[in-house]
Amino acid sequence: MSTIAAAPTPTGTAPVLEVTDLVVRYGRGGRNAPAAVDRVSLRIAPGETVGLVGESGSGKTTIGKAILGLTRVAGGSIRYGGRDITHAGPRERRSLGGELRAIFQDPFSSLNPRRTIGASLAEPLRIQGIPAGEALQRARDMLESVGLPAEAVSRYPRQFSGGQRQRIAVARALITQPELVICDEPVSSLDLSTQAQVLNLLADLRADRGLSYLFIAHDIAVVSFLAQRVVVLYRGQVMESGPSREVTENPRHPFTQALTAASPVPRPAEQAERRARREASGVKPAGIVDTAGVGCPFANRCPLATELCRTERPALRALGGAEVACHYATE
Ligand SMILES: Nc1ncnc2c1ncn2[C@@H]1O[C@H](COP(=O)(O)OP(=O)(O)OP(=O)(O)O)[C@@H](O)[C@H]1O
Repeated sequence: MSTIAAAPTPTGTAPVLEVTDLVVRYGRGGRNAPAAVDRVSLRIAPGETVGLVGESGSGKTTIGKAILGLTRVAGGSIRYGGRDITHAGPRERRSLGGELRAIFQDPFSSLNPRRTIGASLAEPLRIQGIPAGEALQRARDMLESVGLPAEAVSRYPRQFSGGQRQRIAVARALITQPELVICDEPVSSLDLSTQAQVLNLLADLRADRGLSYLFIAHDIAVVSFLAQRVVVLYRGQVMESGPSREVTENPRHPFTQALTAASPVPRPAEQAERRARREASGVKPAGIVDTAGVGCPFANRCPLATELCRTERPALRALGGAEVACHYATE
């Protein structure tokens, strides 16, 4: 299967992050070990959010970890602000200052339950040599900018709800004024209304601070809420990439279509628009298509089958026999 590179950033804009042909392998076997990430390329422009979407195990977190220097890179390159950081060790990464930070799904993993919120937030500043008093004041200010009271500095993570803890994790990631934040499933563990609050917070902070995000999630609806561009990943490879609206409204690749079909549409207006478009096209959902080996039973009749399934069969095979709802097959 060929690897499709993410679309370039707008002309003339130097990317904040440039990942080229990234390969990550786990386990023994060296070059023969299977690739969890296989020749993935993507670019993020200043102030841009790129969404990385794919099902569980597709390699999203591994890409985030490789960018953060948390896993070994077997091939390709990672450039950040023009610097090659592909194999940069912790010291070299520290010299990047506060520019590259992360927010993870479980805020407990980044917040020490035995330390006060103030101590956790001040820590990255203290590492930069900022005096304790100033670091604590910045922690207070940062808490207020994520909608929490300044006095939260003296409390512990267990005293906050899941949504509040994720706000604290956002505050901790942003306190060093990063240029780029890797957001790995930052709202997946939250209920719907709290998800919306945290997504809106991330959008507001991006607008205020000119931040760039790599926003990782399995739900394409969540990703497209924030991202200007989306990269769709399957089994470590890029299946499709492009502007969010284009990818979600006219997904070219069968796997993206499956992801879009499976994704709840949180905005009723968009849902109605999608339904109207489908009805106007005269193409009706025909139910479930089993892609296990035998191929699509609608292959002779479906416009998608003739245009895409035949030319992109490896991708259909890659669905590994999963049953997907096909919205293109005619009855
Ligand atoms: N430390 C590890 N050792 C061995 N294999 C790993 C390791 N971490 C991840 N993998 C494997 O690499 C592949 C990609 O995993 P990864 O966690 O990047 O996927 P993901 O898309 O982020 O999944 P999820 O949405 O479930 O977090 C999977 O097959 C996974 O089992």
